[in-house]
Amino acid sequence: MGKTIVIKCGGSVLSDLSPSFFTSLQEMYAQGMNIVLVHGGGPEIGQMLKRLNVPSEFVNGLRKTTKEVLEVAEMVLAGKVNKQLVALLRQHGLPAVGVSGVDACLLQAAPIDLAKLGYVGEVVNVNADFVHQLLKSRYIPIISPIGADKDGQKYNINADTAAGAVAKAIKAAQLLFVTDVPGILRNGSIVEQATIDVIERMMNEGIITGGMIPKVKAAIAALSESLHEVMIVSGKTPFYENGQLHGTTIRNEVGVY
Ligand SMILES: Nc1ncnc2c1ncn2[C@@H]1O[C@H](COP(=O)(O)OP(=O)(O)O)[C@@H](O)[C@H]1O
Ligand SMILES: CC(=O)N[C@@H](CCC(=O)OP(=O)(O)O)C(=O)O
Repeated sequence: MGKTIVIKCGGSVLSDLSPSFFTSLQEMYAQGMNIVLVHGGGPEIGQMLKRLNVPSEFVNGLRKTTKEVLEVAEMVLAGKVNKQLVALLRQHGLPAVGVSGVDACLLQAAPIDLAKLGYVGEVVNVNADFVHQLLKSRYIPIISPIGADKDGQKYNINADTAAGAVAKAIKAAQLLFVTDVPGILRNGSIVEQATIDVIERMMNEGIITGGMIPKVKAAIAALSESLHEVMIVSGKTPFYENGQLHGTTIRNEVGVY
């Protein structure tokens, strides 16, 4: 099997994906790479909650998830956003198949802190075999970050966290966070290479804030023997040209690999 890449597509950029995002995917797929997409949809969930008058709040970058919020999050992520992405990829000749983490127990979840966060989950197991089977048939799985426990209770999982867990479990060679900025920015310039130390310093200094925090945390947690680097790239501009990716590369240590 070819090299496997997990691409997390942020809700911040879903309605704004440039044609180059799809040509990048086409190029990678044509080169024999296995592609797995994990998507977010935070802004769309927020809009739907507002329309339905369901109150919600964020605690440390995570959406506190009551039963009502969970219902809306699943409806938006697994119903609307997932199927929109499947249709878009199919439109570009890419064989996408949409699933949520509930399907085939793809993302087995457990609560992080029921009292503080409600039904926000962390990933305790990934059905890697199921993903490998889809990839073997040359499908592009598109995964919504909703998980379930063994009793069938569902959980809302941060999409960056879900993507990191999937990448680690299926031993992907690359993990890409596609978002609305061209990488980690410091004083308006892209930080091209970042180590764990550098990222921790940037978090302490308040340079990395908000939605960038779960991204870098998921990136660091996903680094492993098989996954040597994680990239943060823009979905608005070309991020893959002549086999090269453009953005911020996060590694354990610069120059080690
Ligand atoms: N140092 C930083 N560099 C770039 N973006 C940052 C930084 N710190 C915070 N951010 C914010 O993180 C956002 C991306 O995270 P988020 O909005 O959650 O996107 P997504 O929906 O793609 O996960 C950027 O739009 C920016 O506002
Ligand atoms: C627990 C939690 O915060 N879940 C997220 C899931 C979607 C997400 O992560 O979307 P982005 O990638 O667009 O931020 C939420 O409810 O917004």
